[in-house]
Amino acid sequence: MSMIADFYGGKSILITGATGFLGKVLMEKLFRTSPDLRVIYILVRPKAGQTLQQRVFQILNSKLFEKVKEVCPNVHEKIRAISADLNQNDFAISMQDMQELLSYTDIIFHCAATVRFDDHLRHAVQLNVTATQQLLLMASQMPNLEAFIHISTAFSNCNLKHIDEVIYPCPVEPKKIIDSMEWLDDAIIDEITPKLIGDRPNTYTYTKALGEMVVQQESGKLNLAIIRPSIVGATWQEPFPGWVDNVNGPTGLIVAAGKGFLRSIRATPMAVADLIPADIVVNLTLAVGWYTAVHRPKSTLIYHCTSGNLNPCNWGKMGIQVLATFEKIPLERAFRRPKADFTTNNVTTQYWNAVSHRAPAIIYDFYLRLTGRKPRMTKLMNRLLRTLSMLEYFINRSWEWSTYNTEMLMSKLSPEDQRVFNFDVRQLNWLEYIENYVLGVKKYLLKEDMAGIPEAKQHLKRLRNIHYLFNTALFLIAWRLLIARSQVARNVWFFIVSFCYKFLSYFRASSTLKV
Ligand SMILES: CCCCCCCCCCCCCCCCCCCCCC(=O)SCCNC(=O)CCNC(=O)[C@H](O)C(C)(C)COP(=O)(O)OP(=O)(O)OC[C@H]1O[C@@H](n2cnc3c(N)ncnc32)[C@H](O)[C@@H]1OP(=O)(O)O
Ligand SMILES: NC(=O)C1=CN([C@@H]2O[C@H](COP(=O)(O)OP(=O)(O)OC[C@H]3O[C@@H](n4cnc5c(N)ncnc54)[C@H](OP(=O)(O)O)[C@@H]3O)[C@@H](O)[C@H]2O)C=CC1
Repeated sequence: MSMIADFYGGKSILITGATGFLGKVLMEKLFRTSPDLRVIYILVRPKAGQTLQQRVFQILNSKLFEKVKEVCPNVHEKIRAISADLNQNDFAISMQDMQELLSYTDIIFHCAATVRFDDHLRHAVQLNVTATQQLLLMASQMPNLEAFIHISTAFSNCNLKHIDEVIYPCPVEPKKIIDSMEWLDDAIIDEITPKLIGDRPNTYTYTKALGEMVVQQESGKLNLAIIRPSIVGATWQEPFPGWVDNVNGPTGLIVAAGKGFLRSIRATPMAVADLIPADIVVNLTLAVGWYTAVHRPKSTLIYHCTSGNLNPCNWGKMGIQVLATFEKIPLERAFRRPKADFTTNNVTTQYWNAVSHRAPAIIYDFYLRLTGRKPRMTKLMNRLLRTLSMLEYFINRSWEWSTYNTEMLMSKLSPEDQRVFNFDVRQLNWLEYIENYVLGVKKYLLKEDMAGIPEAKQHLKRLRNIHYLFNTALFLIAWRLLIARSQVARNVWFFIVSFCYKFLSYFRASSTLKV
């Protein structure tokens, strides 16, 4: 019997960010392993023309929840969507809903955040800091609350090289930042943002660090824990390998590489690719929820959910495996054949961007214009290059995260819990994982049919032939221009032609003699 699964039985659990990538995997695992839980409250906002109910319906009817429906057929009744916007005061939750949440919640998993790197500081502070503060305030009014689990990021202190499972204070107090966001106008915020974020690369990592400070400062009598995952990737094993449904982190680059848009990247091949599968993060999160509630550690424990120190993989190895998988299982309608040039040099990066990215986009747009269609490739390529520039910070450095608390927790689990809530990244085989990841991108994110693989392979062959033809034509044109202008080139050309002619004459003569 799993103690952790048993613990969540009969519980009322509040999840923020349940419609996000990690939140969905968390919800799925909870329902699958503890189908007898009382209710999961999720804070949801209407989005993209969909009502709350439509959003929940879509999630529960997705492929991810197929197994849940077998073990928990009444899952629809156990999920209670509460209309909320974390950008608003009191999250714009109705009095009645708020009363219900305050009275019944036993555990909180706070996953909601803005994960955009370039978000305006005001918005990032609102969601990643102020909302966390408000949720903690709400939590302090919940008489039954047993644990509050805050999801942060391993990169909240990415300005350091070695990171321990402790909170590193930022120079300016979060409360001062929250207050100042209320009265400073956007122009001034823009001006002070670089000074505030200091040696961090973006507002995301900075506000996640502030969020951790808030958790520490507002802890009061609450039973808290913080989880810091590194780069969350597709699922490893559960509910099935390779599940992913958004383009954040490496996923977008895998798509761009498979479709042939992205063919070179400024990345350090030997830098550690600290990826962590979403199901490992979720298993650790649930184990932490149980441990925090049952064992009530004296202080707020921080758990690093990273792979680099236990089972390292690097970007070079990952790139090679991604490409090898695309050889076997290509994506449909690729723009060019997948290729991966890693470079660390600025000049080479500019060269590859011009030759491999911008030039083909311009040529393709020219072709679209000629055929009466709207050009779009240059715009798409510019957005991709902009995204790349934001991710580059993370693929040209390595970090060391200590994992004492995570390892301590592993040792506290029963053998059954170690199996059901496995977060031991040492057991992960990277090559197999990456192959499943790429396959998952194709199946679950792009929704491509496996039956289309032969056609996709044919398409790549056609692209290869076009490539050869184009290069040959380019070479001949260049050569023709050269011999028109240079005597040396002309001499070389005549020498090659006469050599070939003599060679052919000799063969013709020797074959006539044999007859
Ligand atoms: C050479 C070949 C290589 C081959 C093989 C490849 C092998 C593998 C090598 C892999 C190296 C991996 C490095 C990972 C490092 C991650 C570090 C994470 C560390 C922290 C982790 C965390 O703790 S937290 C989660 C991370 N948080 C994000 O990851 C959000 C990022 N994102 C944004 O901050 C906004 O997105 C941003 C970009 C501002 C645009 O913003 P924007 O306003 O211009 O526009 P949008 O957001 O609407 O996106 C505009 C279009 O970019 C598309 N796109 C969005 N993300 C994309 C993405 N990652 N890759 C591609 N494409 C992406 C999107 O699909 C749209 O495409 P479309 O236009 O066609 O619809
Ligand atoms: N993905 C990664 O690589 C990593 C993620 N993390 C952390 O994990 C957590 C989850 O990330 P992930 O699932 O990837 O992120 P997603 O962007 O997929 O999900 C974010 C969630 O937050 C919700 N949210 C955002 N704004 C609001 C709002 N104003 N009101 C209500 N809900 C809101 C979103 O709701 P909606 O659907 O309505 O937009 C969504 O459910 C975050 O705290 C992140 O910092 C940490 C390390 C790495």
